[in-house]
Amino acid sequence: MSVLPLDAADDASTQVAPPSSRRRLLPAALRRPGPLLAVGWLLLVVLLSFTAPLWRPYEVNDQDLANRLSLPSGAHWLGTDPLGRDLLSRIFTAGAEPLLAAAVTVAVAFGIGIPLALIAAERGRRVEQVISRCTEMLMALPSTIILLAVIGVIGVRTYVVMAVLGVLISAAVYRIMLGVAQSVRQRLYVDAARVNGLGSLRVNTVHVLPAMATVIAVQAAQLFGIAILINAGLAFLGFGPAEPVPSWGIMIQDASGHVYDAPWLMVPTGVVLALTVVAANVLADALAGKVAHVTAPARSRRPAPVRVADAAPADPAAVLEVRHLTVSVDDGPQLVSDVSFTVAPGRVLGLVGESGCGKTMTARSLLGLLPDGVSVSGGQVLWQGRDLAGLTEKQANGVRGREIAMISQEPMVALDPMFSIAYQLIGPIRRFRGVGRFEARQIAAQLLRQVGIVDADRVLKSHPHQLSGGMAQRVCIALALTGEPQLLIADEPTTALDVTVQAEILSLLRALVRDTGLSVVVVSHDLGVVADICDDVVVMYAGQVVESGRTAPVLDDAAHPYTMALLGANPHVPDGAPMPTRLASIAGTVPAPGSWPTGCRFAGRCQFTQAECTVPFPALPAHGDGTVLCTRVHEVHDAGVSWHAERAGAELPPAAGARHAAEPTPTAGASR
Ligand SMILES: Nc1ncnc2c1ncn2[C@@H]1O[C@H](COP(=O)(O)OP(=O)(O)OP(=O)(O)O)[C@@H](O)[C@H]1O
Repeated sequence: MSVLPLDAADDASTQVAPPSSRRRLLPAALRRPGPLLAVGWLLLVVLLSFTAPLWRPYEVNDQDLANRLSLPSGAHWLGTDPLGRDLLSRIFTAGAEPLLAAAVTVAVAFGIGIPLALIAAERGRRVEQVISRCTEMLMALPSTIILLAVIGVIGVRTYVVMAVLGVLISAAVYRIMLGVAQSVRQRLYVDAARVNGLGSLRVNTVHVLPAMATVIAVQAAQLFGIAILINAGLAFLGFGPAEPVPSWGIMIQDASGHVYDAPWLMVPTGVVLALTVVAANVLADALAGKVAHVTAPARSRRPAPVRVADAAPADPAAVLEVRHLTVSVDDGPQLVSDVSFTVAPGRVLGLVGESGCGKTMTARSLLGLLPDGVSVSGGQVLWQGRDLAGLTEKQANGVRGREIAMISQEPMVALDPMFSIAYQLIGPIRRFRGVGRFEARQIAAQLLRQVGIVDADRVLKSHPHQLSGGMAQRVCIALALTGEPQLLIADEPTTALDVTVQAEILSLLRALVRDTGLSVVVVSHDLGVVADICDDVVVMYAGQVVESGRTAPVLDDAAHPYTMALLGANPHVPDGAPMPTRLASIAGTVPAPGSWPTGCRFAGRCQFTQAECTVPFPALPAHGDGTVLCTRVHEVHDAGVSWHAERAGAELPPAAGARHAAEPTPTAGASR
């Protein structure tokens, strides 16, 4: 296996980031002391309440009748109540119950709400709808009446009542947590963990829950404050401990009867209660400031519907054969229509097209990683005699990572920021290869060296934020290799990287294909990448394959006007050709799914459109074993026309028509 050395720039950028956030911690805390004070107060109340029997100056029922309703004094620091009992002793003796009761409510609400949210986020729309409808029914119940009814049946059993309150609130917790869990689950590192064969429980506990921790903490802190108020409110109404047992609710009720003759009586208990609730909210606000905003649409992990496999044998020369694949929004439009292609062993196939053409949907269908509400509605993905489109989630797990692996365009997001590179590599290696920790670490280092990382030991100890984009992508490729897959799906593997690093990653992929016989499907909108690395190319437009074949003939002699237009808009300029002052563009946009025209979907933007283009027509053979989907292909080709881009105002050199502008770049030329 070849080792590709890193260039100096890439290596230099892998230096450990300065811990500037740590340096800023103290001044920030001093600038905004609210959260610190809140934590301090909560800790103080908890400490004083739970240790009250050890330090209180008086027993809670000791009466000093000579000092009834007294103001604060040396003998009674917070004064006394109507029976001359010491307020300080009673307030903090009473504190343990509301604190514990609120904790019970929080534990029950989150203990139910979080698992339900994780299940709903994982199992897809149908399960989510069932759980959501049930929780909506729970939310529709009148909580106060239910609590009073429960008290009527079981009596004043504070902790049970607060647990019932937790059950009622769990519906609201579920709603909040569902959105967060769905957002977290669509992060690339969760996909990567699934592709690496991690079971559902481990994905949730190792990757999803830690990412939800801040939101959970915010909501828990808020609910804690609310539950304390509800507990005090119930006691105020007489549904709490009975006299002479102290409770915050009864003490406030007592004080409310002396608002005019002894207004101070309200102050100590009211202030302690109010400060405790406010502190919980301040803490929640401070935590909320740290919540990462996750706004991408959620995706489910629902398996694609099972279809009966075609009896006809798959192409014997192909490692993967996609036949008439159709992907649709459930009860909605098609996103990908009738896509067919094959991937041969040791070859690289490029899926290319403008944004929104269906490349990613096609690539994700191969691994059953379609978004929530989107599924394979027709066709087959034949892999070693099995139709991958018909596998259950469990069966797909057996293929992902082991047989087919994936790398994505955002290497930084594809790695879990919480764990070291060693942790993220060793887990899949042990799972896939059945080796011990020590051997797994050695394999991890070897894989890192295989992807061109020279100082593997240091990188193993690093966390993702300590790596440059290029290094992170190399780590992602190493991660993809942990299961020794035969097919690698690379979704825009170089888009997020700068140009020099792009070239290195492409070289690495080429070397891997050459040295291991790996097959690769590359998703890209960049014809330079396709020319550089792909043996075969599939050009997609509006969910269809419009042209396919070996890369060299397709790029050198494009048959479909869309491919010509893509080539004309390609920013790469061939050696010796003058640099155009403006780049050509293809007028118009890709029609949205559901509004595709009948006949040629490119007709609305094509310079060669005629009436015959508006009726459906079949794909024609082209480029040897490839295809082209254009009814006028022969006329356009025989007339020797090429795409021109006047409408975009491009000033291309006369000889640099569509084909020439797309000739392989110097890098591309070297590779082919
Ligand atoms: N979750 C979804 N629900 C419904 N439609 C979707 C969803 N995700 C993508 N689409 C639509 O499916 C079509 C194909 O999207 P896809 O992501 O496969 O395109 P693409 O060619 O890979 O583009 P890009 O390079 O921007 O990712 C687009 O019209 C897109 O708007």
